[in-house]
Amino acid sequence: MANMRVKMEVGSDGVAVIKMVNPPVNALAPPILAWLKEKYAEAMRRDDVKAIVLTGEGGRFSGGFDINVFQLIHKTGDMTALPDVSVELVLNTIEEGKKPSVAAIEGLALGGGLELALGCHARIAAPKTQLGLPELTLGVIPGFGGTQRLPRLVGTSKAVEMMLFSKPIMSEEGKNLGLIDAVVSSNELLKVARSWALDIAKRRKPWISSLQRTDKLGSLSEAREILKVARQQAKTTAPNMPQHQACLDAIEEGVVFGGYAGVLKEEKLFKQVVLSNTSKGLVHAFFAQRTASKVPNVTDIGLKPRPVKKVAVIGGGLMGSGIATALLLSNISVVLKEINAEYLQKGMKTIQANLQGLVARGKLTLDKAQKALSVLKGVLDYSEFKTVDMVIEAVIENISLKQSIFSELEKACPAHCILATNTSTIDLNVVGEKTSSKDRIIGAHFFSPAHVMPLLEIVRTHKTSPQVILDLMTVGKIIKKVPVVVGNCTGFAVNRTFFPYTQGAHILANLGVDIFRIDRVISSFGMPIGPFQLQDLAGYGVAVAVGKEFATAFPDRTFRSPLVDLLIKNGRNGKNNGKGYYIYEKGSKPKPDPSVLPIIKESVRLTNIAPGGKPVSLSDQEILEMVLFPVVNEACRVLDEGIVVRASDLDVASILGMSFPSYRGGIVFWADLVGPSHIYNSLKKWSEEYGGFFKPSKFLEDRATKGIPLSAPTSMAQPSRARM
Ligand SMILES: C[C@H](O)CC(=O)SCCNC(=O)CCNC(=O)[C@H](O)C(C)(C)COP(=O)(O)OP(=O)(O)OC[C@H]1O[C@@H](n2cnc3c(N)ncnc32)[C@H](O)[C@@H]1OP(=O)(O)O
Repeated sequence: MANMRVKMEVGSDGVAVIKMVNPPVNALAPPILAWLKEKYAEAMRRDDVKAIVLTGEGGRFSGGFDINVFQLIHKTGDMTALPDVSVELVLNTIEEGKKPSVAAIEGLALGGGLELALGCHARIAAPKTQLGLPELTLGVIPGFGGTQRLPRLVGTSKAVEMMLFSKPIMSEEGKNLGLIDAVVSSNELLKVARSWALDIAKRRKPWISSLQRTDKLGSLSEAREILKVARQQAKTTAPNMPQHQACLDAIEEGVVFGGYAGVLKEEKLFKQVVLSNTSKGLVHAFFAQRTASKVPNVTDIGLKPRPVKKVAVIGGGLMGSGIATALLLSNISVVLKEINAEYLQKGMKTIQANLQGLVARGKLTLDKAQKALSVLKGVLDYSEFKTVDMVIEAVIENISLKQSIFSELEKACPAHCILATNTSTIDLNVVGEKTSSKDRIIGAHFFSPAHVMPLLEIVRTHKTSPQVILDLMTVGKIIKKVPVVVGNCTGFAVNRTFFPYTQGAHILANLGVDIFRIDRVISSFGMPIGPFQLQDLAGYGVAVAVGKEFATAFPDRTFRSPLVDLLIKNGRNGKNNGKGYYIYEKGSKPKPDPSVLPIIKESVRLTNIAPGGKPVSLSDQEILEMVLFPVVNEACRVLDEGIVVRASDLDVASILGMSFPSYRGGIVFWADLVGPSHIYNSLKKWSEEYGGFFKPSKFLEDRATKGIPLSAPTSMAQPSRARM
């Protein structure tokens, strides 16, 4: 608030430059909007003002309406926090004002920021300025008239694409589309905008109100066809997100009944969707992701990240080559080490294939792929390691192998070098046991495929130095991952929290519930695929190995399903060999495989857990809850043990590491919406019926009985019980 203001300067040319100031992105907080109205009123009143230029300070026009206001509304339900901007400011004051306005846009104009500019009579932008209406990613729709003015400037089809996919464009494309009137250098931006505004005032350039235009909308039938197709697509791609249909409804209203009717409809729909759980989840996820980058005693103690220019990756398997690819894509030199020429060759080829895949999908230019490969070197010994800043070990999950590698690294690497492991389960203290470098040992847990999945789980022990944590966080950001710092325990935060996910599904299968139905229920909740298809994808070897780790660490709550062993015995290994729960054929979607049913029957017979030996009958809701509530239960233990700094970190990790639907806000946020006491009572009932796997944790019991949200911070007095 201290730096927040709106400035106005009137030049001798008669142009009032109104500048929004709210660093870092000039978010449109309610005071900014109120001051904008004041400045506009003054500019309209003053005789020495002939025209207005609207701009933002600090090289950024505006990142849109202040998202904190949505969070406030979500907490209080108080809609009066929403100022009247669409009609009062954008329409009546700017667009219908008696003096012309020109937007001078630099850096970015997103959401409400772009919508203010759309209300102006012309838009001048600096090169490479980002323009977009990403409101749908926050569970709302554009609310300052964007659903009406964007189609009128760029055409219905392009506007639908930009809003439904929240896809920003650059100013150069904006110019071609008619959204931007001129692209000029940053230095000239204000000068050109001023004279453009004066030209409009003197009628040397057209005085255009976007809302009055219809020329780009196409015929009614064309526009309706575009909207119909978009509706159908949104039904399949965003079935649980009401904002998509609402956005299309608002556009349609304007196309059929005119811009003003559209603005009013938009306002009405905006007020409905802003209160949806979808918006609550997405807004929470937005802030949670940014909060995760603030780690007490690491990012707030004045440390500066050290440069990491060269990284060695040990192991060229799936993970190692994925990690190497991610580093190379950000121009970090990589030394890939393998134990023999054959494996090295294979690793190098996988990296090449990863890069080629990105080129084929249009995500990388050939030039950049070649540049990336030019900073990759394959080696069979440690001689190159004396000049690396970081090592990421990504060999198989074998304790003694990892221990000997870390002892060797201590000798081969310089003293400043960060020693990271990509283990997904093994205790970091065990990995570093035989070294005297425990302060620079850290977990860099990537998720497969490492060059695609956005999460980087950074695992620290009590001994890991803050500098090393900060360095790895910085590398994570450079390679476009979202780093989340967690404590040391079996499975760390993500795999630990989600280990009951597959187990819950297996209990249901052994209770006689159709596995394909389980997968369908979980996918309609919003996970990309169900637990059985996920197991097929990962391969059964992973299920067996990970299952053993958890059975040893948490024997009281591990369900030992014989199903995977039976599948392996029957020659199945999931997608790897085309035979899993599903049939995998090239070019077609996986199909449920009926021949797996006798194997499941055998598992049901062996476990014999169905009460009275009869398959249980459950509703879809019960199936969902029996798979996800045990996950919430484990999340409670993770919170209780201080494995994550805060509950929202676990939300981010669940969204980015497990693809938990972002519109549900993450595992803990969702659990709080469902209600801790319902979760507790259900688990308690199931634990009596089906055993200890479902037994509610002490943390959950406490919170449920005292009516405290699971996300509320744990008492500061309670020390972290992470194996640090
Ligand atoms: C009625 C209207 O139609 C409704 C709207 O306008 S809804 C808002 C639409 N706008 C958006 O969705 C844009 C959201 N912001 C972003 O995508 C990105 O922040 C950005 C591209 C603008 C900048 O990205 P980047 O430079 O990486 O900085 P980033 O770390 O994300 O943000 C910097 C800070 O600005 C804050 N911020 C960014 N946009 C904000 C916004 N619209 N409101 C409030 N705070 C915002 C962030 O929370 C962060 O705060 P922090 O430093 O305290 O954590």
